[in-house]
Amino acid sequence: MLLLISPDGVEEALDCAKAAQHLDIVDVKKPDEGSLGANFPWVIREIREAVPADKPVSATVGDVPYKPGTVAQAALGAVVSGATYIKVGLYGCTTPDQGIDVMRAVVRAVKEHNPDALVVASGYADAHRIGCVNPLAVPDIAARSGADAAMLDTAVKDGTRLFDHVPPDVCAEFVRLAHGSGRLAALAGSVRHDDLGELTRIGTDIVGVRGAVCESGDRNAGRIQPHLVAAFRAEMDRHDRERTAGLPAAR
Ligand SMILES: O=C[C@H](O)COP(=O)(O)O
Repeated sequence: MLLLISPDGVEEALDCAKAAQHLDIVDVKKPDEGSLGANFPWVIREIREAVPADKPVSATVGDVPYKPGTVAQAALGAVVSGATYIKVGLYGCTTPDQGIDVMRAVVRAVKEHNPDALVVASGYADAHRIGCVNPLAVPDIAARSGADAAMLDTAVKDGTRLFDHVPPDVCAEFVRLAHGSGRLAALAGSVRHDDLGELTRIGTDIVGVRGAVCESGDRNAGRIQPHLVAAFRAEMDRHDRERTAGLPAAR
């Protein structure tokens, strides 16, 4: 399982760089603009320059409306700025067809600029609270649009977590659907150490975190701490080892 960490700017990205050996992807976002809030192009560029070259930089394009042209142009901005994972939060898409329209436009805009960049279609585990497309529709949206990964995060960061909205067995179905069409499956949403056993068991490819590696577990007031990134990684590795050894998942 890969570890994606979301700093909110250059300063926190430098803290991620200090823990670079413990993480796999640095994900640029602007949490005060939403769960998948988009940051400025120059911040993506500065973060790309600040983190080791072998660590991919991801950028969120926002909690986007159903406006394929607008979103495609934003996605192009992210890839031109140096991101090689482009994440789109399908916040304003109420049907799978709308999600496919948006993601097809994004895939074209991104891949015409950099065919190796990966496009991530993200839905929301708490979709019922915001009226957007159902979480289990996201893998098919990713497959039919040519995106590389299907993801879930939570839209409302109020302390509720991924598994509060989409229980582990439904997340397992999400992962199965994504893998069935050859996509990666990424899961996030106030994930904590306690969730890593289940996330490992169900075969998640990428886990995204912020709050769990911020001081006091506070994704807003707290700052990312390199030692918390290292501790989170150690816990992931422990679960991976146990899974490989065929032991029952520890909590
Ligand atoms: O993409 C991952 C998100 O930034 C997760 O943030 P969170 O762990 O605070 O919910």
